[in-house]
Amino acid sequence: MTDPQYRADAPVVVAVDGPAGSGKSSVSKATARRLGWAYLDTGAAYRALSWYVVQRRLDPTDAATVIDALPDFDYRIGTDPDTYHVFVGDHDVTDAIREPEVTAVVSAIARVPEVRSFLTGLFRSIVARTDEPGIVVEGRDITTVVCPDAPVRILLTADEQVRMARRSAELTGHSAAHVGEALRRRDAADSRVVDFMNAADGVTTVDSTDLDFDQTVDAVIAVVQKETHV
Ligand SMILES: Nc1ncnc2c1ncn2[C@@H]1O[C@H](COP(=O)(O)OP(=O)(O)OP(=O)(O)O)[C@@H](O)[C@H]1O
Ligand SMILES: Nc1ccn([C@@H]2O[C@H](COP(=O)(O)O)[C@@H](O)[C@H]2O)c(=O)n1
Repeated sequence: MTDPQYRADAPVVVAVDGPAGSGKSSVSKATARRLGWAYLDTGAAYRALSWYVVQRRLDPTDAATVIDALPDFDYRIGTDPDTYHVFVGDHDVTDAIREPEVTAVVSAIARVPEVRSFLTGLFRSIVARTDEPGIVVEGRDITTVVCPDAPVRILLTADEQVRMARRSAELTGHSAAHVGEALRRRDAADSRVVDFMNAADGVTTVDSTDLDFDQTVDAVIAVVQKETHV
C-alpha cells in the first residue's frame, strides 16, 4: 500500500549537520537562496524552546519540567531563506534565541529524549509540507535521525580554531576566549547526545577550514548537483 504521507512531488531534502560555528546556518541559507529552495534551521526550535523555558522561569535542567512545557510550546518558523522569522506564540524571538543566556541552556534542553522526538516530528512535518522543489535542513542529527534517507547528506565542518575565530568575529562585546570556551563546551555537551563530528555512512564531508564563505557555498552546491543532477 502507498504510504499516506508519500507525495510524488515531495521536496528534495539536503541534510546538513556539523558542529557549532561550522557555518551550517549561513551556508545552508545561502545554498537554499541560490537554488530557490526552502531552508529549515532546526537549532532554532531547540533555542526557541529554551527561550520559552527561561521566560517561564522553569528549570532547564529538570527534564520532567521541560517535558511538561511541550504541549503549550506554540512554535512557528519560516522556511523562506529571505524572510526567515521564528515565533513562539505572538513573540518574534528571531533575535532573542541567539542571546548567550539562551545558548547557555540549550544543550540541557536538547539532551532530553522526549524533546528530541517531539521536535523531530515537527521538523518532518515542516519538510513534508514544503511547496518548493527542495529544502535545505540543517542541525546536528539531520543526516542520521531526522532525514536519514535524504538524497543529499553533508557534514559541514571546519577546524575548531577557525570556528571559534568566525564566531567571535560576529559577537562584539564578548572576549574571544569566552566565546571560544562557550562554543567548545556546547559541542562537548551536544556530542554526548548525537555524533555530528564524524560523517555517517554515505554522508559527504565539506571542510571549510581553508575556504571562504562563497567557496563553501559552491562546494555544498557541487555536492547537491552531483547527487541530484539539479
Ligand atoms: N567558509 C566560511 N568562511 C568564512 N566565514 C564563514 C564561513 N562559513 C561560515 N562563516 C561565518 O562563520 C560564522 C558562523 O556561521 P554560522 O552561524 O552559519 O554557523 P553555525 O554552524 O550555524 O553555528 P551554530 O551551530 O553555533 O548556530 C558566521 O559569521 C558565518 O558568516
Ligand atoms: N538538529 C539539532 C539542532 C540543534 N540542536 C541543539 O540546539 C542547539 C542550538 O543549535 P544551533 O545550530 O542553532 O547552534 C545546539 O547546540 C544543540 O544543543 C540539536 O540538538 N539538534
